[in-house]
Amino acid sequence: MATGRTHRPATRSRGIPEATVARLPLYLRALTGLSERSVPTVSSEELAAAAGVNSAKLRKDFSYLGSYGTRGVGYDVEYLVYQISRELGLTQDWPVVIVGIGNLGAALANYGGFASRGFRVAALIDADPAMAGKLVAGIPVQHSDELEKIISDNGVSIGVIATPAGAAQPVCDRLVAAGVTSILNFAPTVLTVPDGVDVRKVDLSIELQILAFHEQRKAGEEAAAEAAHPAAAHRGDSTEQGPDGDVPAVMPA
Ligand SMILES: NC(=O)c1ccc[n+]([C@@H]2O[C@H](COP(=O)([O-])OP(=O)(O)OC[C@H]3O[C@@H](n4cnc5c(N)ncnc54)[C@H](O)[C@@H]3O)[C@@H](O)[C@H]2O)c1
Repeated sequence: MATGRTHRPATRSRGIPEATVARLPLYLRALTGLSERSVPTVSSEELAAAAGVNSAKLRKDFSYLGSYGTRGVGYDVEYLVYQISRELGLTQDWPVVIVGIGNLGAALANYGGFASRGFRVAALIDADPAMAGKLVAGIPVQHSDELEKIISDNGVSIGVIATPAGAAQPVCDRLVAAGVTSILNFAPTVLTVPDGVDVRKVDLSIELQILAFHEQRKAGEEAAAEAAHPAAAHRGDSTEQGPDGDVPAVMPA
């Protein structure tokens, strides 16, 4: 799912552009699928198609990793999985706390995909005293009074906010003061954070609004084609092209 911007300069200290960093998880997801099917090597074209990225862009991205593949053979799938995982910091375990254990927080806690990618849900935190001690995904919910202690005890640097919008900034401030330096925000509000703290925002309603825009445009194009060539439009003879593989249908926020 697409997310909002990370509050970071355009390039990272090791010289990998932020846009490349944003594509690495797409490559990793495609490569993991190949690895699970025991595919040993993959060409840049095949991998680019599987990741939904232009192949020239993929080769450029991989050059930042020092990975150039072998002519006629392609890229070694397992090695590339390792290289990208290492670059993304996924070869180590990241304890994560989720704050706000309502519908969304509980769904996130139950999502098995975090642990398999190196993100261990270390604690669940909620402000509702009635929630304290309840087990969600086998983890006891702890009261938000304990937030600072939980962060410190678990060495947490990544926090997920799934509270109502009004609570998100105060929760964010407490997480940051306690030592959290990366935040994934699901609440529909813009968070203010100090330098050195990364925020990624996930908003499914924004994604749907962008799809609605494309739907509306497609409907407008069909209506225009119909008006210009009524018979051709009915036969499906339109020469209109689909979106180029290089242009994402859903643009990052
Ligand atoms: N990003 C998305 O795509 C997306 C999708 C669905 C929901 N949301 C947002 O996620 C948030 C949660 O949605 P939900 O449906 O789970 O709501 P919910 O009401 O079911 O759950 C919110 C939880 O946050 C807790 N909470 C409130 N204030 C808190 C605080 N200061 N500290 C800790 N916990 C606190 C509440 O006790 C409650 O358990 C909302 O902001 C909603 O708009 C975002």
